[in-house]
Amino acid sequence: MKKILVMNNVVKSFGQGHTEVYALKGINISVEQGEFVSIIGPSGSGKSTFLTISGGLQTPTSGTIEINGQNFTNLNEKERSRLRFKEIGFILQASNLIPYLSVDDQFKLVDKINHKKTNRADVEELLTTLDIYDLQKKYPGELSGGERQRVAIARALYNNPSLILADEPTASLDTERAFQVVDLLKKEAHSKNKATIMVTHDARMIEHSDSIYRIEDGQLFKEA
Ligand SMILES: Nc1ncnc2c1ncn2[C@@H]1O[C@H](COP(=O)(O)OP(=O)(O)OP(=O)(O)O)[C@@H](O)[C@H]1O
Repeated sequence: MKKILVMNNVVKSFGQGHTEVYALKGINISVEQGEFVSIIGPSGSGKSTFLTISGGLQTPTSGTIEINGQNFTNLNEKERSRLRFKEIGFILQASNLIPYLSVDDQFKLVDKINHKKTNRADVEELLTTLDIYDLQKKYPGELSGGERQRVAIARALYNNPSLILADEPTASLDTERAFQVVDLLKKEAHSKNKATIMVTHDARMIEHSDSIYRIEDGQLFKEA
């Protein structure tokens, strides 16, 4: 299977001198096409840093990151953002929807950036699966936290990324919806061959993944 994310000895520190904090202390991981990975770990252990560095939103202090065979660390900011947009679907906690665009227009924006025509069948399938079909004309400010989260998930998947990075994607959802979302992420990985990494503290969700890693104090351990 093709490797989608490879991290070699990734270190990330913040600050300098006696205030320097090591958020990641030499991370090595390889995630393949079709693999659904869960990352668990206590608060402050480095989970968000791991995820944002995997997706090139932050650069490592040392070490290398490859996405789909391309070394992220050697790219300039413009090349990095192009690769990020093409290859990576972010589902972050602050759902980062555009506040002045309706739900429908959030998808159209993705197409505009890609110079593509909107694929209504794909949009409708995602809207239906995530139970947000009736929200198409609404603006993010008119949605609940859980609805915003599901729109953000739909938008990330619509762009057809090879790597999906999800930070607590089930945090604002009730149990039934949380399972639906995890099921969808699993399906994206298994039937659409995407590498999917989910950071979660929800023990009920991790049993759906193919592999489980724990981050503790900036170090990554394989659990299962
Ligand atoms: N921009 C930053 N500047 C300074 N320190 C930071 C920064 N970002 C993270 N850290 C520190 O790095 C460590 C790891 O933080 P990170 O946010 O990755 O943890 P986390 O596991 O995601 O935590 P949580 O579960 O609470 O969200 C923490 O000690 C944090 O204080």
